[in-house]
Amino acid sequence: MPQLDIRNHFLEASNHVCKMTDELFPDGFQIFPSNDLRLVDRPVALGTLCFVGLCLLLITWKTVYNLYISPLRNIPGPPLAKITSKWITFNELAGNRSLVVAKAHEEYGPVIRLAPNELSFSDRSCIKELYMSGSKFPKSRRYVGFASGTRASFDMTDKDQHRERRNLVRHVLAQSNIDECEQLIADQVRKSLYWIPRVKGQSVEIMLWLRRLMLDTAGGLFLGRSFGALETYEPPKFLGDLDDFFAIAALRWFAPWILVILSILPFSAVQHFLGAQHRSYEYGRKAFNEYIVQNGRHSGRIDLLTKMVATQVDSTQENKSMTDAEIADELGSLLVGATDTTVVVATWLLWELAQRPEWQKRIGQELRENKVEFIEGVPRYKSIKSLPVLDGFVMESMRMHPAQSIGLPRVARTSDASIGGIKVPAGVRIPEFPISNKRIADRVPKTTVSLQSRNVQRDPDTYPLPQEFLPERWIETNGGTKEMKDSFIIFSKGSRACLGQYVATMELKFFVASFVNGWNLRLGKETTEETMKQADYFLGFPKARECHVVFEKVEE
Ligand code: HEM
Repeated sequence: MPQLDIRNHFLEASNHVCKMTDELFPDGFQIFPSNDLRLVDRPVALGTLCFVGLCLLLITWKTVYNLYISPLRNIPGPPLAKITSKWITFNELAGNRSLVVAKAHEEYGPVIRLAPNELSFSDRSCIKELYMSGSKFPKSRRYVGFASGTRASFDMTDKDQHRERRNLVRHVLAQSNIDECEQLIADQVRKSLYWIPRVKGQSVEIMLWLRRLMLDTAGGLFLGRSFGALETYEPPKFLGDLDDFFAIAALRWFAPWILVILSILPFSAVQHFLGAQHRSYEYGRKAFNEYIVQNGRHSGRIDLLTKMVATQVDSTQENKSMTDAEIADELGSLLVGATDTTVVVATWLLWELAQRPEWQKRIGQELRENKVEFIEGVPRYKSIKSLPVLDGFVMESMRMHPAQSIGLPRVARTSDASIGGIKVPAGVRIPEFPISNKRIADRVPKTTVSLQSRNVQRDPDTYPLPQEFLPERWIETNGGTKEMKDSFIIFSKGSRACLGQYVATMELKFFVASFVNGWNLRLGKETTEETMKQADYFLGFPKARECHVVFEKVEE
């Protein structure tokens, strides 16, 4: 058989195409203007054409697949979302995710397609299959973006590994332990009250103030010392690191290649940015090491770090405990997880409170009627924990403003998983072929599913007049009907539900009670509907990232 000279064959073919091009475009069709490049540019042009052709073919095939062949093809949703994930990515990067998804649910129904491989649900009946024990949907790999070579309960995606760790952390964050540490939280609230008489009558930005307060509270609880954030003029560096922490987590998910490029840039500011996650966890490591040096493994100190170390001492062969490194990772993660979540919820809460003088009066009256005693401005938690008016107000604010905005993503891992009768395939990416290698299979994007908390917590069947702020709905139903409680998912539900909800609720009730005891709140003129529009960056922040409030002394 004659040997085929591929190169000649290729050149011959390209000359043939060029001849055709010359005939078609007698006035010239030049990708490269120089005639000297002619011998080179023809193969290059042909290569480019082939490449573009292939891309078009692939895009066409993907579009046809996503629209007509995919197992998710019959799920309604915005037209663009069915063919590309860029639609939801764009909305998420623009900070619009929860609002856009909430609107799409109103238009297309309770199950919608947000991307070729992503579904969103808005019916409370799906909570069980999505999040409760026995769910077939583990956490999506998106959570790995929150770990920086660390493994903490929040970001673990493996079910068994998580169950073991959660049992240990849950024990540390048990209600009885938090009650024991109550004074650590009360002390920080007390410190924050110190400023109020000094700024009375002035418009003060409370979001940064709340960040300082929450950070100091988390520091006191988990590291055994506060950051001193409430006492210094400059906010601590940790808060800057926390902003970068979330930005890096987002980049890891949406565009990991940007992180690769950034990592080779020789600019100290860029390298500093990239080190934010590591630095955030470093606080946990440092605090743990110092603790062991100062106290050994037995200490009478009252904080959650001491409780964590105690789990090591109490452990038996069957009852495993965390290693030193695992405790340090957990501390770093708790510090991050406890700060901005509570700040966001507290900011919306104070914004709602500042607009409602009648509710400030009602809460104040309830405190007086129940003879709640204030010790240096802060009450004992047990005296306010179950007050219905205070509770109703806090619950209603959390219903209207669920902090999480990305819907707590989960993935389908088994082929028999379904939600609300809809089969959710485990991975529908093209090319569709059976993959036996586990490592490759893990990398094939799975179908992502999530529940839209904004819609669930504003479902008119469960919450009549859902867009109205009505704390009475909780008061009149004695803390909420079964349906209201079942669909209240700000802290999620089931085996991955928030382990810090008792701490968070204690903090929120502490400062509402402390603020209305002696102070009237109203909004500063800098804060408007526009500045308080929600912008979603993992958490649902007010758009301006600030909220101005004026404190005025209550007339005796
Ligand atoms: C109002 C403030 C808070 C809100 C709205 C909130 C919300 C949540 C939500 C929705 C989750 C589930 C995440 C998911 O499944 O994807 C979660 C998990 C978690 N939260 Fe919170 N949280 C708050 C405060 C706190 C605080 C103060 C702590 C610590 C004291 C904390 C510790 C945790 C931990 C450890 C997890 C991981 C649980 C697990 O995966 O097993 N949270 N939180």
